[in-house]
Parts: sequence; structure tokens; C-alpha cells
Amino acid sequence: MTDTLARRIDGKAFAAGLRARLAAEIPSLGFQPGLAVVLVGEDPASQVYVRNKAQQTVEVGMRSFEHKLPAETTEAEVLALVATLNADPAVDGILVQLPLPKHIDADKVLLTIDPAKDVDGFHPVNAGRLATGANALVPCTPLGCLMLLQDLHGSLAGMEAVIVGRSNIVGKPMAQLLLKADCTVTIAHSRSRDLPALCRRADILVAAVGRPEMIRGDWIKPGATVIDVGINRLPPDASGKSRLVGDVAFAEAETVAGAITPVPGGVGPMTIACLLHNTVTAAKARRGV
Ligand SMILES: NC(=O)C1=CN([C@@H]2O[C@H](COP(=O)(O)OP(=O)(O)OC[C@H]3O[C@@H](n4cnc5c(N)ncnc54)[C@H](OP(=O)(O)O)[C@@H]3O)[C@@H](O)[C@H]2O)C=CC1
Ligand SMILES: Nc1nc(=O)c2c([nH]1)NC[C@@H]1CN(c3ccc(C(=O)N[C@@H](CCC(=O)O)C(=O)O)cc3)C=[N+]21
Repeated sequence: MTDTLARRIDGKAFAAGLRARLAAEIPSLGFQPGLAVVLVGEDPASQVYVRNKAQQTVEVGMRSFEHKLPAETTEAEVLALVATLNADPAVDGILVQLPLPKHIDADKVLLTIDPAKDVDGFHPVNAGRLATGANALVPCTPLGCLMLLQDLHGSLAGMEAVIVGRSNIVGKPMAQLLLKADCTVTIAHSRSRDLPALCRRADILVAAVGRPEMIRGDWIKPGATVIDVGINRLPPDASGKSRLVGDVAFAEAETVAGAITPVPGGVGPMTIACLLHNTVTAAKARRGV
């Protein structure tokens, strides 16, 4: 423990700045980038998230195309919609909200998205490009984490980074980005031995597990930078309020860490801002600007 609390990394403010820079750039492009979001089913959390995305898309001056389909939609219908969006010249970015209902093969849907419009960066072509150091559309959440880290530290060269979680959406692309930024990278997962000891090596600790407050204060090296990707909604307490917490026990961690992202207000807002950023990048590349 140290006497001072960790610096809180304000992802919400950084994301607002990023959106303001996009809003300033878009009028000079000579065309209006368009983002299509596909939502299958009625999951209330996804509906809120998709509404936020659509609102922020319009606020920065882009076109938003929302496709809300009922939960019973067939896989063939989703594939046909993606094909239509691939062919639509007004659409620069396509995002299919995950998770999809169980009867739809998500990998098959992601493979159908034109890699040039894959603003989530989930298509294997973009994952392969990122892994080999080529120009890629990079998954939004890890891209947002990298921006926060570079804003705080400048160069990350030589730093020990430990990422807990190895999903294709967060953990793996985060590792690729930190490796590219010259960190020494360790990826931990559910089969890792002595996770607390692994975490204590980290100058940069990224938590992307999906387990509320799993990472404790005494797993953190004093002064380390902690990036908490986890978004976990706890069941309502006695007063009926449900609370959002990360994968890190924040109150403990902030007495040890040098800097830490809060939940909410940390990584989450960066994900949406990076989605808009990727849409502008994809639009410029496709239209040869
Ligand atoms: N802020 C944002 O914008 C976003 C937040 N999220 C949040 O981030 C979190 C992670 O998401 P995502 O990557 O999609 O999740 P996944 O469930 O796809 O992956 C979780 C990873 O954590 C690992 N894991 C699970 N339990 C343990 C454990 N006890 N010890 C060590 N590792 C463990 C798993 O290991 P294994 O591979 O061995 O099973 C897996 O690699 C979630 O809370 C999600 O809601 C996700 C996307 C965007
Ligand atoms: N194809 C696809 N791409 C995604 O990027 C994707 C997805 N599917 N499915 C779901 C996850 C989750 N995700 C979040 C994004 C922003 C916040 C966010 O803005 N959070 C705010 C507020 C959250 C709240 O109050 O509910 C915050 O952390 O401050 C959260 C979660 C993107 N995901």
C-alpha cells in the first residue's frame, strides 16, 4: 500500500476528445462516412449499447444505419443482410453486435463481412494483418486501451505487460498491440499457474476476464498501470440497484497502482470512440482519401 491513491485514467474525457477530433475532420472529407450496426434479438443491454453507438455516430457527423432483427431471424437472413451491406456504397463500416443467438454461427457471419468494412477488426484477415504488422482495422477495445496507455506513458518500450484473458476480441489483439509497442508481453488465462504472481510482474496490467473484481490489490505491483476492461453488472442489491464493476477490485487496487481505469468511465467509452475512429479510417481507405 502507498499513501496516495492511483491516478484515475479518464476514458470518458479522452473518448470525448477523440470524438471531437473526428467531428472536426469529417466535414473536410468531402463525403459522409456511414456505419451500419446489426442487432439480432432483444437483449436489453445490447439495445442500450447500440442506441448509444447510433447517437454518437450521428453526433460526429456520420450516417448511422441500424438494423434490428428479431431473435428468430435465421442465419441465412443475417448472411444476406451482411452481403447487402458489403455491396452498399454508403456503408463504410459494418458491426454485427455479439453475442448472436445460439442458432447463428457467429464465426460464419464475421467471415462474411468485407474485411475493408470490418470496423470491429474481428475478421481473420484483419487479425492476421495485425499479427504480421500490416495495416489492419484493429479491434476497438484494445485500440482504446493502447491510446490511453500511450497518452499516459508516451513510449511503452521495454515495459512488462501482463494481459489476463485471451479472447479474439480483447486479449489476443491487446497482446499484439503491446508487442508492436515494444512491451514484453505475457498472456494469462484460466489455465495459468499462480496468476497473482504473474500479475505482480506487470508494469502494465490489462484485465479482460469477465469475472467481477477477481484481481485483488495485492496482485498489483506498486505503481503499475491497471487497465480494467471488464464490464460486469452485479445483481440488484437490497435497495434494488444493480452496480457495474470491472474485473479488478478497484478500492484495493487504487491504493497500490500508479494509475487505473475506473468502471464505468474507463475503457467502455473508448470502445465506442474507437469504433467511430475505425469507421473514418475504413471510409478513407475505401474511398482512396
Ligand atoms: N469495455 C469494453 O468496451 C468491453 C468490455 N468487455 C468485457 O471484458 C471482459 C472480457 O471479455 P471477453 O474477452 O469478450 O471475454 P471471454 O469470456 O471471451 O474471455 C475471457 C478470458 O478470461 C479468461 N479467464 C476466465 N476465467 C479466468 C480465471 N479464473 N483466471 C484467469 N483467466 C480467466 C478466459 O480463459 P480461457 O481462454 O482459458 O477460457 C478467457 O481467455 C468481460 O467482462 C466483457 O464484458 C468486452 C468487450 C468490450
Ligand atoms: N460486435 C461487437 N463489438 C463490440 O465492441 C461489442 C460487442 N459486439 N458486444 C458487446 C461488447 C461490450 N462492449 C461495450 C462497449 C461500450 C461500453 C460502454 O460504453 N460502457 C460505459 C457505460 C456502460 C453502462 O453504463 O452500461 C462505461 O464503461 O463507462 C460497454 C461495453 C462492446 N462490445
